[in-house]
Amino acid sequence: MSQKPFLRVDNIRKRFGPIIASDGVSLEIEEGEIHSLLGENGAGKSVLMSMICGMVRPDEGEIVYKGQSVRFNSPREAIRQRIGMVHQHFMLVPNLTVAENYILGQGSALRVINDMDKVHAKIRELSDRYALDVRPDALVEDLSVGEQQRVEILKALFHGIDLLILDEPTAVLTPQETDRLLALMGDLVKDGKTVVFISHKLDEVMRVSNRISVMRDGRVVHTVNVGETNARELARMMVGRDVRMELPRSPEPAGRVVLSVENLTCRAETGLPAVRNVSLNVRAGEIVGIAGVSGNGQTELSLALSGLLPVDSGRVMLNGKDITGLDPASINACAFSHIPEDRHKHGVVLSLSLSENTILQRYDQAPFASRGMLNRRAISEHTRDLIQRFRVKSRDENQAIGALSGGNQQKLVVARELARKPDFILVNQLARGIDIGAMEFVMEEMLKQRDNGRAILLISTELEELFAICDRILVMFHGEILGELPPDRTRLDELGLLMAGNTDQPALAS
Ligand SMILES: Nc1ncnc2c1ncn2[C@@H]1O[C@H](COP(=O)(O)OP(=O)(O)OP(=O)(O)O)[C@@H](O)[C@H]1O
Repeated sequence: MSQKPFLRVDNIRKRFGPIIASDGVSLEIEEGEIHSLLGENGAGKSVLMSMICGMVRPDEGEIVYKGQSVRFNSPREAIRQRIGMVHQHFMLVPNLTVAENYILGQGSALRVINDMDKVHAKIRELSDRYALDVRPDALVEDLSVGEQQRVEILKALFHGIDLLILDEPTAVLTPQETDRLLALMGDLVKDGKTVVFISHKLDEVMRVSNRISVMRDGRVVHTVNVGETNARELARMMVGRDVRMELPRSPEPAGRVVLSVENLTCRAETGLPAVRNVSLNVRAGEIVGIAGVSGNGQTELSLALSGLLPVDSGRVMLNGKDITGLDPASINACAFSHIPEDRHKHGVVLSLSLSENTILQRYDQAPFASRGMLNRRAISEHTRDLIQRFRVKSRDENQAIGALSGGNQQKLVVARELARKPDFILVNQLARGIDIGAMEFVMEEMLKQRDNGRAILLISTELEELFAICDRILVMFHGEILGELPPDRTRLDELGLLMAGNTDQPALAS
């Protein structure tokens, strides 16, 4: 390591009340490297990076950047020093265009770039140079998640950065978009930039990094060169034990049909056809997976099933009852649990406490309420139990859920939905943001639910997740179910071909 690293974080401490997010963390980043940061949920990765980019102020310690001790009071100050960060949850204003988002709040910059044509031209130039496909006049709210992320990255490039921090950027991307992002990171480095990459996906980290640091409990505990480690060792460094990727399953046959979808058709919010004539059954005691490149109707299918999107035609039956077109609360009341794709939009209320979030759908039911009054003790006890069982890293049950790390929010949503003892569980992206140790636990919990006779529909872009726990995998393409594959007799490449619309498959179940 050279005497003067590009960025050195020295013994930083940061507390949030009783929670120690950074416990004397030290880290060195070299110029022109891709440095990945791994660690369990709540290990302190996002907080550390937020301190480097001026979002959060450290209590103690020093950040030395390009040989100078720095202390940024805002992200804008960090950007002025050419440090940019793309957060887990994007910071774009949805009802503005891409270009408007870029100049927002840039009072002085506006004077320099007072001509919108120049802004547009600069965006187009950067978009072409890095193959980002970003249109300056596109309205942010019309863009897919993958597109919005490219808009965020281009925003950092627009303002001119030498250091780009990407906080779990691939969690929301399709495999194709992920490949594209990893290639982009390589191009940025070729242009002399430095990248810090946070991810829970060890294969990506192994593919793209020069060096990898592992955080535990608010400290960096290891930094290794990529050539000197492997995924298994990294997993052990993170979690402190071996992680089993194979989960044992009981061979119990599936029971009665719990969810039956008949010829369901619906449109996306844009009005374009999204789900076309989809029929499927999910039986008690089975996990049915839906694989597909995202954007093939899976989002709309899950929203339509849960009452969040109108149905154009077809029927959804749950336990023999027609629930088509019911509102989400009525569907929830039919022993229907939903772990949504977008937890901030449909899963939690960020400003409410863990306790309040735990009883969102059951605040008027026993034992959480009686005679119109909340039973706070029962609510607290239930929440504490979920926190403990699912190892949700938090101060206590009264803390706002928005203060939890992303993976810990997801764990609470999963815990809440499973605790409702549903007959049917709809899951869209189970492990989003969850670390690999916790993922193993969550998948085991899903299998327990299956063995207890619950019917589970698991929509996922993570093929390994589908192969690990599904009894059958359906493939969705252009809004239709293209076929069904038995996971134990299907190879990953066969599934990949079907996901690309190729129906000429020997493994296809008839
Ligand atoms: N604003 C805040 N108020 C209170 N606690 C916070 C706040 N921000 C972060 N924390 C706490 O700091 C700890 C570290 O959080 P951080 O988001 O850095 O974790 P992480 O390693 O990025 O986890 P994940 O992989 O789940 O995203 C967590 O316990 C979190 O609850």
